[in-house]
Amino acid sequence: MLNKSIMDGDNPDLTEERMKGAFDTDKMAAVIYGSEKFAIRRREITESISRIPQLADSKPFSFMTREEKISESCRKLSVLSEHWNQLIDTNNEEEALHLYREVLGLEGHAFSLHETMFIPSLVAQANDEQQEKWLGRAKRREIIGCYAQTEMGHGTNLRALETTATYYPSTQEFILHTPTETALKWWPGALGKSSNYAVVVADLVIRDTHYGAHPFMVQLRDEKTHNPLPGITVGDIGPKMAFNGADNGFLGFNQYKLPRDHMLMRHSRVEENGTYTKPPHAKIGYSSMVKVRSRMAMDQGLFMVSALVIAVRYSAVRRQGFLDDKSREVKVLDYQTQQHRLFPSIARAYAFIFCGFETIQLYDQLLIDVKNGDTSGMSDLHALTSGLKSVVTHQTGEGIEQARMACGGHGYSMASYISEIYGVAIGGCTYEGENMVMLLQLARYLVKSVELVKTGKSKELGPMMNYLAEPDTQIDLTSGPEAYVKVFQHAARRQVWKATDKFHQLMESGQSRDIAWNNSAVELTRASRLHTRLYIMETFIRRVSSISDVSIKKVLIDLVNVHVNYEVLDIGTYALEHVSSTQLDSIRSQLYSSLDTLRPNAVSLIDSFQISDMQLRSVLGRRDGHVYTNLFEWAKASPLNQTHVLPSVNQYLKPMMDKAKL
Ligand SMILES: CCCCCCCC/C=C\CCCCCCCCCCCC(=O)SCCNC(=O)CCNC(=O)[C@H](O)C(C)(C)COP(=O)(O)OP(=O)(O)OC[C@H]1O[C@@H](n2cnc3c(N)ncnc32)[C@H](O)[C@@H]1OP(=O)(O)O
Ligand SMILES: Cc1cc2nc3c(=O)[nH]c(=O)nc-3n(C[C@H](O)[C@H](O)[C@H](O)COP(=O)(O)OP(=O)(O)OC[C@H]3O[C@@H](n4cnc5c(N)ncnc54)[C@H](O)[C@@H]3O)c2cc1C
Repeated sequence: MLNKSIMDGDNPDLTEERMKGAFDTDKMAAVIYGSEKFAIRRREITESISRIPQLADSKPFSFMTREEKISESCRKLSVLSEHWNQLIDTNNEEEALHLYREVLGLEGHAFSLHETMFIPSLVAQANDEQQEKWLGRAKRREIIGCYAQTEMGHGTNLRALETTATYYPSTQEFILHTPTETALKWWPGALGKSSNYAVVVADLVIRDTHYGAHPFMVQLRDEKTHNPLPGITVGDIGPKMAFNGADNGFLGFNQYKLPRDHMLMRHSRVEENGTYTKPPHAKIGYSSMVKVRSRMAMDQGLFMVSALVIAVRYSAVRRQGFLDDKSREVKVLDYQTQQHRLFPSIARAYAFIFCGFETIQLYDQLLIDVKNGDTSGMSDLHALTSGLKSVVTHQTGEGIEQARMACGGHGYSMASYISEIYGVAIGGCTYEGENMVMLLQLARYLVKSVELVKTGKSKELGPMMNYLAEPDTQIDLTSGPEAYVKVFQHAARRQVWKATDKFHQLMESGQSRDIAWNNSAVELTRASRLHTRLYIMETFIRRVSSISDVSIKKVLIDLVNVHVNYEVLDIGTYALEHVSSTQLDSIRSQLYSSLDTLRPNAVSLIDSFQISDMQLRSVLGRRDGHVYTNLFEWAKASPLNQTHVLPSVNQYLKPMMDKAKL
C-alpha cells in the first residue's frame, strides 16, 4: 500500500484517490520533514497523543467562547505537563512544535510566545550567568514568558520605541517607565493574562544618552499569586480577527525598578558605574525577530497545507455536475478550474517548506557564528528572511482563500475551519515586521548589491546575488525548469536595476535620500518580491534534484512543473520583456497539462503531510472523508440547537410577531 492513509470504512471516493497515488506517502513525509527519523517521530508523537483522551478537544472548538478556548488550552497544557518527557525529546524544538500544533492547534495559547520568542531571546541575548539563572526555569516551564516589544504607537519603527529603561549607577538599577499612553506595550502574545515574565524591549538611557532598543528580563507577576507586581499594569487587548486562544496583551510600567543584571548582556553591557559597551553588530538585539522570520516559510507552508488538505480531500468527495459520463456527477477535483485553484498552492507549500528548512538551518548556524564572534552573516540572513517572510505570508493568504472558495458554501462554514486558518496565517503579513516594510529592508540590500556591481565590486556580492551582475542571455524554454529560473533571473535583475536606477536618478535630481527612496518604494518592493520568488524557485528545484527515490522524484518533478509554469505566467507582465507572447501561450498549455499529470497524485501529495484530524479541526477535511454525516452532527452540536426555542425568541421576536397580529 503506497498511500499509508487507506483504511477500511473510509469514503470510497477518497480511497479510490489514495489507491491511485504513485508513491509511498511515508517516504514523501520523510522528504517533507527533512529526515525519515523526524517523520517517524512525528507519527509516534501523534499516536501517543491519541492514547491520552484528556488531550482531545472537550467539544468542537468553533463553538467555544474566547474564555472557553483559553481555559481549554490551559487545561490541555496542564495535562501535557504530566506527559511531556514521555511524548517528546524536550530538547528538540521541532518535536515540541509538532506536539503544540497537534494538541493545541493554531488559535494560540499561554505558551504561544514562550517557545518561539521568549526562550530564543534568552538563548541569543542572555549571557552565560543569565542563562544559568533563567533558561532552565523557562525550559522546565516553571515560569511563562513572552516577548514585549511593540507599543501602541510604534511597532515598525523600533528606533522610536518610547518605553525607557534608565540606568542609575547609585542604586545599580534600571527604572522601566511608560511615559505616555502610546508607549504602552500592545500586542505581545500571551502577555495579557498568562505570562509572569517577559523579555521587554526598551530604550536604554544612561546619563541622558539614549542607546536605543535593548532587551530586558522583567518579572511581571508574583510567582505565588500571579497578581501583577506593583508598578505594572497588564491586561488583554481584546478579541482579534483570529488567534483568539491567545491573550495578546498590553503592559505599562510606572517607575518599575529592575536590577542591573536583568538587562540581557550577551552582546551589549552596562557596568555598575554606567559604562556602556556596544554590541559587535548594531542590530544584534533584533535576533529574536530574525529567528521567527527564519521559521516563517516553514510555518506558513504548514498553514497553507492545512487549508489544502481540507480543500483537496473535500474536492475528492464532493460531487457536483457532469463531464462525459452523465450517469454520475463528477468529483469537483476533476474540474480544471478546481485544479488550477489548488495545485499551484500545493506546489508553493512544498516550496515554502523546503525553503523553510534552509532558513532554519541558516539561523542555527548564524547563532553559532555570532556566539563565536562572527556577525558577518547577519545582513545576508536579515535580507533573505525579510523578503521570504513577506512573500510567503502574502501567497499563503492567497492560497488559503482560494482553498476556502474551492469548498463552495461549506468552505464558508466554521465546519471547514479554513477561515480560522486564514485569520491566523495572515497575521503573519503583519507580525514580525509589516510586509511592505520588510520588503523594503530586502530592497536596501538589493540596491547595495547593484551599487557593488556598478562600481566593479561584483566579487563582494552576497549569496544569491551573482545573477545581478550577469548579462541577459537567450532563453530556451525547452531546456527544463532551469529555463524558467532564467526567466525569473532576467525579470528580477531588470526590476532590481530599474528600481535602483530610479532611486539614483531621483537623488541626482535633487531629492533627499529618504524622499527618493519613498518615491521609488513601489518599484523597490516589486524588485524584492521577484528576487524572493526566484530564491523560492531555485531552492525548490535544487531540493527536488537532490532526491534519489525514483517515484518520489517523479511526482515532485511534476509538482515543480506546475510551479514553474504557474509562477512565470503569474509574473507575465515582467516575463514578457524576456519571452514572447507565443512562448507564454506555450507555457500556459504546459501548465494545463501539468495539472492533468498531477491530478492522480493530488490526494497523496497532501496526505503526505500527515496532519491529524485532531490538529485540522475540520469536518470537511476529515481523513476518512465522511463529510456529510459529520457536518450534520457538527451543526447539531451548536449551542443554538440545544433548545427548540431560544430565550431571545420569547423575549423579542414572539412579542413582536404577536403585536403585529393585533
Ligand atoms: C511565527 C512562529 C510561529 C511558530 C509556530 C509554532 C507552531 C504553532 C502553531 C500555530 C501557532 C500559531 C502561530 C502564530 C504564532 C504567532 C507568533 C507571533 C509572533 C509575533 C511576534 C512579533 O511580532 S514581535 C515584534 C516584531 N516586530 C518587528 O518585526 C518590527 C519590525 N521592525 C524592524 O525590525 C526594524 O525596525 C527595521 C528592521 C524595519 C528597521 O530597523 P532600524 O531602523 O533599526 O534599521 P534601519 O532600517 O535604519 O537599517 C539599518 C541597517 O540595519 C540593517 N538591519 C536591520 N535589521 C537587521 C537585522 N535584524 N539583522 C541585520 N541587519 C539588520 C538594515 O538592513 C540596514 O542595513 P544597511 O546596510 O544600512 O542597509
Ligand atoms: C497576531 C499578532 C501577534 C503579535 N505578537 C507580537 C508579540 O508577541 N510581541 C510584539 O512585540 N509584537 C507583536 N505583534 C505586533 C507586530 O509585530 C506589529 O504589529 C508589526 O510589527 C507591525 O507594526 P505596526 O503595528 O506598528 O504597523 P505600522 O507600522 O503602523 O503599519 C501600518 C502601515 O504603515 C506602513 N508603514 C509603516 N512604516 C513604513 C515605512 N517605513 N515604509 C513604508 N510603509 C510603512 C505599513 O506598511 C502598513 O501599511 C503582533 C501582531 C499581531 C497582529
